[in-house]
Amino acid sequence: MVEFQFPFFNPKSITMLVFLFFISCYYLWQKWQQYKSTEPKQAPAPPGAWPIIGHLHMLHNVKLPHHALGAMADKYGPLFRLQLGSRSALVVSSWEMAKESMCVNDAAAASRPGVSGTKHFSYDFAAFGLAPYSPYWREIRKVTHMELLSNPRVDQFKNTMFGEVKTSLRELHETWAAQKDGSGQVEVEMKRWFGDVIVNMLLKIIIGKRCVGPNAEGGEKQAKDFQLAIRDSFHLMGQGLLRDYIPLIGRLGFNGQVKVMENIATRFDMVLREWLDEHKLNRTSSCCGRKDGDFMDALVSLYDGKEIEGYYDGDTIIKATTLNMVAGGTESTTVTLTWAMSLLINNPHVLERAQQELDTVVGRDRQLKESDIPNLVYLKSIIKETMRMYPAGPLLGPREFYKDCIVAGYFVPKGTQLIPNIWKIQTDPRVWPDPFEFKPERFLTTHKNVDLKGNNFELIPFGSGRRGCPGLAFGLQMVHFALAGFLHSFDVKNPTKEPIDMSENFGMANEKVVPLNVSVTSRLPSHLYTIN
Ligand code: HEM
Repeated sequence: MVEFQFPFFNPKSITMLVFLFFISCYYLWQKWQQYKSTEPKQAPAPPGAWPIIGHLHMLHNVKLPHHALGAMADKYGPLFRLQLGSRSALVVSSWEMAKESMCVNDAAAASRPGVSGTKHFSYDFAAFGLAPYSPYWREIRKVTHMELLSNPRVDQFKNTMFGEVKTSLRELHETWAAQKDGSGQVEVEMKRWFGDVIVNMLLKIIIGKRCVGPNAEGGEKQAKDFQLAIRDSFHLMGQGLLRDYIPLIGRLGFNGQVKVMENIATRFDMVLREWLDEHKLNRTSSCCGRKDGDFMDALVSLYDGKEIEGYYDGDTIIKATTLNMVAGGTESTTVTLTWAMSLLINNPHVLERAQQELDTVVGRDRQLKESDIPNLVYLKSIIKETMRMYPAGPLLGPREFYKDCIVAGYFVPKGTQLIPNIWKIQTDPRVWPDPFEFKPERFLTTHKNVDLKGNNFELIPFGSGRRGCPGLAFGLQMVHFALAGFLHSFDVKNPTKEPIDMSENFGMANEKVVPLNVSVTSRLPSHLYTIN
């Protein structure tokens, strides 16, 4: 009988099969290598990422993220990637990388992430400063530019703004006269004082009335509530919520912080609703140098009873845009003024030089005028140096790439968050010798060509590109008026022998932790404070 033999079970066939197997493996391995070499490479990520949470544990319990990320940049370089739970982030820490990501890739990096803070504090993204990149964002940004923030508008408002500063200085002089001690001094908390001056300037132009202080034209309680809600919202936004990075946390019902956010949003809405009702009822005929009323009046004329199709109804647009302007303009300017004054007290030679400049340009026998500001070059360099060392937003606003792009040769997928560490960039010793020393004169000598407009990436406290701050001219005008007015009108001293505590409290704005108490003495003849 012929025995049937299965053809593969002989030594020859087995050798053949093994040979074929190895050939196929080699072929596949080569294909894989080819594929890998064409796949775009992403920026390097620090080691130590954990499953699910990624690098989040490295930022847990960190008090000042800009310092922690700065220390990481020293180790891993000026461009690195972090996995923050389910979200990816690109951290940039040199001016070259900031230029690559925010100028070369300006269009791609022009969105904002949809996280709890940006959603709840913006009427569901109707406040354009927190909205994703979209035709809606473009339209409202254009409207605010035309109605409020353009250079001609800022010029138009300067008398009104300056008038508000003068009223605040008069009020402070009255307090000083009534409460000064035996040595002719009165103690003032400057964070609060600057906060009130700024809110009065802003509200006068946005809703048409001064709201805080003895000469308030009404609405003081709402304005104060609003100020507090702004502070709370900036603080929460800076912290971020874990549920935005690990969505499971939200699904499991851990939503305590969201409730806090909703509560703040309700506080905003109560005040905005009242302001809107007032504006619908009484349209101001002229205000702040413009014939068609204040900024909210302008929004009411544009959007009352209308909608932007596919986006929001008129009331939501008006409230959200007003909120955006008041919130955007309050914290950044107030923290800048508070840091400037703290730095001046800790550096008395700079304070003395600033007041000498005021005496030379203005003198002590007349009031400061807004037309003096362009001549106060040293004072303006004090503000630049303050913004370099203590930028109001050390990590700028929250940014997101809304399309794939290449940054410095690395592939950045759509949806990646962009974190420009401008505190690190602005203290880079390659660009700024003695980066932690307060030297305003550098802006009159070695760095005199560096401006704040977002073109010199070594100094970008207002950000840069499409999402850069639209309130630059408006904000600088408020800051220059308030600081120049105060330093011209009052002498100021540290009431203790201890240097001013410079601890920072991280939020979306870089707040000073400890209040700034200073001793103030009148500097001008009394009658000058009463002239309007
Ligand atoms: C010292 C004053 C100010 C500083 C330092 C400052 C800083 C900033 C920064 C860092 C950003 C984020 C930029 C980015 O992501 O690249 C920003 C955005 C913004 N700022 Fe300012 N700002 C100031 C004053 C103002 C004022 C006075 C207003 C309005 C009245 C304003 C309204 C806004 C708005 C609406 C945005 C968002 C823009 C957008 O997303 O399209 N800011 N600001």
